[in-house]
Amino acid sequence: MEREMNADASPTSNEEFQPSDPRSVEEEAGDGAAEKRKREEEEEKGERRKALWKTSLCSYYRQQPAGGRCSHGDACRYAHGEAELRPRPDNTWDPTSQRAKKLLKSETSAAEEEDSPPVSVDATSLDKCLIGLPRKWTSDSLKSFLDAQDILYKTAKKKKGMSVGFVGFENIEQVKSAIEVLNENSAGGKQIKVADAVRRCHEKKPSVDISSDQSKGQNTESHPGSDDPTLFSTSSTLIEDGYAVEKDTSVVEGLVSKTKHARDVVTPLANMPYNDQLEHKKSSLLQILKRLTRNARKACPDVVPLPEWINTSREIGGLPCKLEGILESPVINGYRNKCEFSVGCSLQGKRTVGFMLGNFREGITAVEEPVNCPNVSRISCKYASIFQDFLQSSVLPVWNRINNTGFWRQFTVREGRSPGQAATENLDNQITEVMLIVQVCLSGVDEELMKNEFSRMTQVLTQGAASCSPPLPLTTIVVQDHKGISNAAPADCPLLPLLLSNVEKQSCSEKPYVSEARIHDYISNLRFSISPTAFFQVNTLAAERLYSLAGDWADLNSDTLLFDICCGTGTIGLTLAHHVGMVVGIEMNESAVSDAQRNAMINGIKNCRFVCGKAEDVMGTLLKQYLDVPQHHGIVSGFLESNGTDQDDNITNDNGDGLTFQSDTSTSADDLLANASAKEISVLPEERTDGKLETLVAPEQNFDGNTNHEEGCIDHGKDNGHESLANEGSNNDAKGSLGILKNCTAVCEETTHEKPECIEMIQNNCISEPKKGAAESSMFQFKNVVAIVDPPRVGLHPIVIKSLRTHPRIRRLVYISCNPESLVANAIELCTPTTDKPEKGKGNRGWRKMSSAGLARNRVKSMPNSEPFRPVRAMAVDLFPHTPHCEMVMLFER
Ligand SMILES: C[S@@+](CC[C@H](N)C(=O)[O-])C[C@H]1O[C@@H](n2cnc3c(N)ncnc32)[C@H](O)[C@@H]1O
Repeated sequence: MEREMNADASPTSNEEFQPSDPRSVEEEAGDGAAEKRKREEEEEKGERRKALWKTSLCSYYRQQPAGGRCSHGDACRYAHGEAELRPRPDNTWDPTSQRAKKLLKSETSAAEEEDSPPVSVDATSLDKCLIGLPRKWTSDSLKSFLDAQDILYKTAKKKKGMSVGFVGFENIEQVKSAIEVLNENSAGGKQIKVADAVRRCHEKKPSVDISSDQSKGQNTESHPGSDDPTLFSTSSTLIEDGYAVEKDTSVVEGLVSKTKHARDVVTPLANMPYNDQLEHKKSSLLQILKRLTRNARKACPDVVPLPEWINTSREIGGLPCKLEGILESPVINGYRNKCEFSVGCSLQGKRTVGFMLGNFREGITAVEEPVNCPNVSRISCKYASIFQDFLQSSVLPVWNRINNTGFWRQFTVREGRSPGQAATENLDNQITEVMLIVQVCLSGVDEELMKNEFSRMTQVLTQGAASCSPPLPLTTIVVQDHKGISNAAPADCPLLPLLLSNVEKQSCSEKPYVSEARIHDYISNLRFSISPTAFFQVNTLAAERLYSLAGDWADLNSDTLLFDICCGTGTIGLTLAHHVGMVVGIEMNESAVSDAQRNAMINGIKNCRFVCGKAEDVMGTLLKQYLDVPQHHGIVSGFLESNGTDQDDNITNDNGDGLTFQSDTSTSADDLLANASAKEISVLPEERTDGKLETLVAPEQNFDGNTNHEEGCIDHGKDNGHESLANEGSNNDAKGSLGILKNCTAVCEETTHEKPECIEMIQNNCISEPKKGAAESSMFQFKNVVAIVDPPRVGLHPIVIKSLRTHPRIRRLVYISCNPESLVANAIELCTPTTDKPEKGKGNRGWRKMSSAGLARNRVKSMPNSEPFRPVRAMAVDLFPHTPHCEMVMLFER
């Protein structure tokens, strides 16, 4: 009973919570006044508590609005009904109360009335736009709807996924009666709003067949026919789904908000002082974190006592653990090392490289230049402008998001820094490498035409970079061919590096020319090689803080086996490698895994192993391989250590059918790998379009055919038709190998600390079972097993959560998250107690309507009985100043 009553307690107030600030704690240490200050704070807290008395509805009342009182009775600080409810100190009401809801409703409709000018009914405005249509509707559904309402019209267009449709009428009478009918009708339960639409002024321009030579020399932006929805824009101001739609009479693609600029869309907090931004982020994180406590409490089976952390959460305002503040970014402006610019048309119809002014779902496709977006670096801005100039004269069309046609889609600028002092000022001066990725859709484009355009583009970009003062660095230009609807291309999209000519190289950079599609950056004094599609945190200096915090909390020592889950280019594992016995990194992006292996090598790190595969496919087997073995005394040394390879060693191929490259004293391993990489990249895009896995094998891996493969694994010996070099060298004569594998990645398991003898293969995303005997007897049991996970926005797959939760040897887990919602969902599954009678998984019927937390609660029911983790501490790290996002680190232990 007590538990039910506690559920959801204090859902809306966080004023009681005082996040501890590590700096102030330190300053106070040893201060005799600390006690006094504590007393004063307590009193202050008491005052604040009084001010909040009865300003929130009691959750018990909310669940049983017909009446009743919670067990606290009159002593309850929450209001038992609307009558008892008091306004808050800032004169607002509990947002869940009827009063607040009524107020909100009347304010919204007043705003709507004020903002919605009357729709014109005259012969010059026969084109209207209907707002608030079900997104799943197509043009046919819209037509059927209009027909069913007996509305006469000339054209009706609607794109699936958008809530806006465009209707053209023949005369004023048709418009009048349509408005009348529509004002009284709703579609899918929603009121439809009618607004004026304006035809694009350049609609008459003929589109050009881009697949033929006829188009040469013309500006060929593909303008759709007169009945295409992109020919319309709104000219009324309306509010739909809380989104303001602008009054605009110029040429517009879709709808744009009244005041929105790229700056407002991309950096919505830019007008706040930085300290306020941090406070803003902290308070929204506090609210989200409380969901963990509420949901774990709800999901805790009745037969199991509530964990201590839930019981004590009331003392910290309902939080699962303390949020120990937010670390600020060392750099606040121009911090992004990667900017993905959309290519499209501006409000005025000009080809533009920048940011979209809103969401495509809302019908907004207009692009604005990235000026005034404080997170974008000067170099990226310059490149965007050079590319935009080039597009003005390109004979190939820019991408049209409404009908998914066109050629030029996206322009990405990635920057790399030189080593040295990580100064937070004059960031530009530290940028010494730039990779430009031009995303296009090659479908149906004449090859000759395309080649010419690429060659012209390369020239414009290199000359533009060289003519800047100071000249902009330019390392590589890569073309990415992507046909999908959204610009988010899968990692295996074909890539085509464009080579820069010698003249251009010299004119734009004094640095020696590097013909490889990669750039470099430095974290914690380690050099990281980054390939085009590999993830790398966009704010390098803040990322350094993030990783070091995660490392501190992971409490590592030489007896630790560290799993770096979703390891990307190996940043976390490699920066922490010197603190641990061994790192096992897991990552699904092949290029990133190759980068990670290369990064281990160029930094001389020998105790890391990187596995390519989806964590959900490989985690269980890896845990088995590394942890489910009898205790054994010995040391599993890192694979590089075992064969003595390091960055100064010579590397040569030994099989004759692969690459041949041999170092001399002036060539570093990195240079050699750079050559290897050039070869690897040069097989693209043809060899990668088959969707098969193709990975650079760690140089120490021995693919001589004498490996202990499990059945079903492909033998990647010398005669497999692919490049393969073995690296079996001694300390002074190490041999390197670039093996391009098809369909599988190899993980080298050493059976002794002297020589690799056992190779476990992963094929089709599954690792073979470990060999009994050899692997077992050789495996060293690390005393501490820690996982650091750093998943993408969706969080960890439930299978990974289950593997981590049910493996008793993982005692500590550090979760790095860029999305607190998915962190909370994963944490519910990690931390909620289970029973010895888990329900059978019933699937997730109705999951579309469930929140991520609701889904997690559902999944906990079928979690095998296992010791739950408990949230111990949390801290935010601001990697994204001026935006609402930030990273969060949370420590779980058991
Ligand atoms: C947020 S990034 C973190 C990368 C790395 N830890 C870092 O800080 O640079 C997430 C990484 O997870 C990888 N990833 C996404 N889904 C995955 C999965 N199911 N299994 C393994 N890796 C995955 C992505 O390719 C990406 O490199």
